Amino acid sequence: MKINVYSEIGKLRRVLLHRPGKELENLAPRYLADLLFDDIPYLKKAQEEHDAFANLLRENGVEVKYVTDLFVEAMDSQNNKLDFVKEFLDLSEINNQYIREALIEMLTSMSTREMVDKLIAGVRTNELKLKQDIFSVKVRKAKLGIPFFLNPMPNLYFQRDPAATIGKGITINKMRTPARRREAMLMEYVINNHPEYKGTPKYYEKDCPYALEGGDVLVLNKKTLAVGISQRTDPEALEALANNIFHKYGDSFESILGFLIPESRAYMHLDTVFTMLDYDKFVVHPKLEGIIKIFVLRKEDKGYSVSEESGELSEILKRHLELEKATVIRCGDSDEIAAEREQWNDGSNALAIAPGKIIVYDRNYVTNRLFKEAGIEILEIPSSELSRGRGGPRCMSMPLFREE
Ligand SMILES: NC(=[NH2+])NCCC[C@H](N)C(=O)O
Repeated sequence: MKINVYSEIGKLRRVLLHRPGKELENLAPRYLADLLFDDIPYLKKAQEEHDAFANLLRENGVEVKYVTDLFVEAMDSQNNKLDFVKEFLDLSEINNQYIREALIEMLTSMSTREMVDKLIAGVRTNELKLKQDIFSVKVRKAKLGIPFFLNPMPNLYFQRDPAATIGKGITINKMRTPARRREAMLMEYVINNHPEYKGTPKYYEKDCPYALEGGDVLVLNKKTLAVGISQRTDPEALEALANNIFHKYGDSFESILGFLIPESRAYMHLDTVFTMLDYDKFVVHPKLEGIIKIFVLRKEDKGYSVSEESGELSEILKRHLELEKATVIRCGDSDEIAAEREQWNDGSNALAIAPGKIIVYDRNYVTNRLFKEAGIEILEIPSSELSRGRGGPRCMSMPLFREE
């Protein structure tokens, strides 16, 4: 089996990334918010920063896979571009037959590599060869808020979200917003068709009616998952996950801790406020400090039971992970503004590549100093452009294989 993810901290062996490309240059101020961006990253620098991230991973013994490469390998072994493109257009809600035919014509005549790059970058209205006098096309064009027949997918470099590896399986996620919904199709295609990944159990499917995003899923250990119930993830998704993981596929997990987190842009996913650094060390945003409430879905012979617990995060973690102590490091230390600023720039979004060894953004120097003082080894990456998309090292990566 190719997928093995039983913790947040086990030595990382293989990871999935997407190197940002042309899609970032297709952002413009008038529709930034619709595409879940707050600013426009400078592509050249963003790529340099991303390459620094990938190289650092490689230098530390991690094999880096790019989702577009896996997609191309999967597609070339199958050769069914047409079916894929049609499904992509369905999900993009392209119903106008003229636009649809022109897009199919354009995309299927490309090589797989060109096609996938184009799907990610988006197709502007002026790129399609269409007869200029078709009434419905004219109206469709005029009505578009974003001047694209296929919108770009600028959030794809946050590979954590459209799919999530858990144990031996994966969730193919139903993303909350149309801006990200099509992203899950790439990994879904890989899982269905790639010679090496075919057959991986799917613990969630993107056609489920409820939203689930990977930034909300943390594998705390081989028995315990934490899932954020957030702006992006519905409680119903946890029910489906519980049934699939506990019973239908029977992976090793025995409980799912559901964390209620405030629904706001700054805290969109659980991993924007809470990540794991070592067996017994965690970083949290002050919002999760004090008494919090969680829901526990516990595996039973049939189905699962649900209970509520409240207490301090460190107590909850100690109990569920069977730890003697749990050290919780505060993003931004005791300075309220630093906490807000560094959380906004993903100070609490660390990627552990081994127990006690993490990759972080260089800009969050207050939180990073606390990590060092707590004995954590930190590897810093440049972050002035990447952080503009509101995601850090954990958001940008999806582990494929971790040692146990
Ligand atoms: N796992 C994460 N926290 N991902 C952050 C994703 C950021 C992205 N711009 C979004 O709004 O969806």
